[in-house]
Amino acid sequence: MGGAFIKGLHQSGGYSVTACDVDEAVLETISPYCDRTTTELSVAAESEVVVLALKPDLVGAILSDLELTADQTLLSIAAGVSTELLESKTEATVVRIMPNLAAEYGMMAAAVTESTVTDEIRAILDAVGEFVEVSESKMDIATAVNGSGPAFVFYLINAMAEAGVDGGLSPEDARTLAAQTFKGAAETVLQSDRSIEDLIDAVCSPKGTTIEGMDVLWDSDVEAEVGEAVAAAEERSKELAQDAADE
Ligand SMILES: NC(=O)C1=CN([C@@H]2O[C@H](COP(=O)(O)OP(=O)(O)OC[C@H]3O[C@@H](n4cnc5c(N)ncnc54)[C@H](O)[C@@H]3O)[C@@H](O)[C@H]2O)C=CC1
Ligand SMILES: O=C(O)[C@@H]1CCC=N1
Repeated sequence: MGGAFIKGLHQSGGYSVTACDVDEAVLETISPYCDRTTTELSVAAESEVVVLALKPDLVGAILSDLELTADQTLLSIAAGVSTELLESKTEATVVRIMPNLAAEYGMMAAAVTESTVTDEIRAILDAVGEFVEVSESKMDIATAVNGSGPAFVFYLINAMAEAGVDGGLSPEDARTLAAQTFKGAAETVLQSDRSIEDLIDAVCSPKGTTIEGMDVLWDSDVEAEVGEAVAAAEERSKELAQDAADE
């Protein structure tokens, strides 16, 4: 996720980024998109904004080691690690976000904790996509919807593409048509002020093809299953929060 963030920021321009990772191979893949790469964590002392893109179980220990100061901002992307816990480990101003992988293409959907977000962080998030400001208590459900969400959507795109292949399209054509259809449908929802029910209705020509497919979906458990997938991810985010607090 850190690499996606860096690539998105590179594309937008305007930020000087140093990437730090213990893994040289990771740094090699990111080096074309940032000003400097290093394996030395001490470099964090030089940055105005430090983006912590580590696995949740590493965050507490490494944050204590970093010894950031009050004139720095810590931007944490770790699932389940609360603002309160982060603040207990650092002097820096803490801002917790839940980003997603589409940051790489400037199309991230992110949630940020509203009580702590600053204009400096709003500008960074703006550079790589869209964000909403939510209360800390909503971060677990946001994690499930927009953090884990890309995987759920990839799964659905794949299901649509596979159906196209089963119907005789080439895998490449099916992948393009399915993905562009998701992208276009998402853009339509974002640009239009019509309800999603209205938009479905707009595709369903009288006695046409779509209504036949929609009848299958309305009769199925797909909506409930998607809800269960989101609920399972939300539950796991809460568990991660508990694990982090117990450490
Ligand atoms: N993968 C995703 O789509 C998203 C991930 N996140 C959050 O991002 C964080 C990272 O997740 P991923 O990118 O998926 O994991 P990852 O395993 O791909 O990346 C973690 C990176 O941290 C590096 N690392 C490990 N120990 C280190 C140390 N001591 N010093 C410096 N670097 C170190 C690893 O070499 C690795 O490159 C997690 O907290 C996750 O909750 C949030 C939103 C979306
Ligand atoms: O799976 C995870 O834990 C991370 C957080 C949200 C997306 N990926």
